[in-house]
Amino acid sequence: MYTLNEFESRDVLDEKLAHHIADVLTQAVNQKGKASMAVSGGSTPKGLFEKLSNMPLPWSNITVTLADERWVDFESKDSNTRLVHENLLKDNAKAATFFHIKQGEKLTSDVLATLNEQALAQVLPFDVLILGMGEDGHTASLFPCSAEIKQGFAPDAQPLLAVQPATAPHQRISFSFAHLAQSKSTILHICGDSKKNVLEHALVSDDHFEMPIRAFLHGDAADTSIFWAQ
Ligand SMILES: O=C1O[C@H](COP(=O)(O)O)[C@@H](O)[C@H](O)[C@H]1O
Repeated sequence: MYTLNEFESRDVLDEKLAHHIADVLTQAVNQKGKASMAVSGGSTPKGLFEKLSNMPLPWSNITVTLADERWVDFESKDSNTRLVHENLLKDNAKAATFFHIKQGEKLTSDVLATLNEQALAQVLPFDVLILGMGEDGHTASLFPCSAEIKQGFAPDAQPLLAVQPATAPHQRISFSFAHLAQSKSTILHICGDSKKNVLEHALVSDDHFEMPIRAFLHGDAADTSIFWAQ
């Protein structure tokens, strides 16, 4: 299921989305004393992160993590962790806890097992999930071109899996669909005409192995609010 919210500019979208996220996180902290949020990387969320970082939220009770990460060092320009630290975890949001899904040098099965245990104890299920979408319809690092795509959609999947995309750089780590779909509030944040075209293509069929984002748009597994601006 989905609802589509369109905005006249990226700045207006970022402002509205930041307030929407703030409301959900505040409500979660009021109800259970803590909240968790998984954000996406890439180029789209920078402006949103800037707005969120200035909001007066109970950040010390909020844990932030990533829906997916490229297995690169923090110093790399492709590190989603670095993007989040430089653009979100500053000002008021500096008080938040960050759960690192990229830990250590190699993504071994032992590292994955430890991360899965920690994710279950510290962040899952997410109160807020902010997804992005690639031109190929990938979301998080559930890539249609990867050998691991079936594993990413297995109903009994572990929280995290290693992914090697055939058409994008870097080994990845990604939350699986089974765990992403349990998020209380799911947002798809996309901008520009080309992403709108990809979205329209995603809406015409429910084959999520061809376009993984479809799993968040069709059927009852997720209820996704799409935020789009030119
Ligand atoms: O590789 C990734 O790409 C997607 C989309 O990124 P964008 O630059 O087109 O906004 C992103 O959602 C994902 O987190 C990232 O690892």
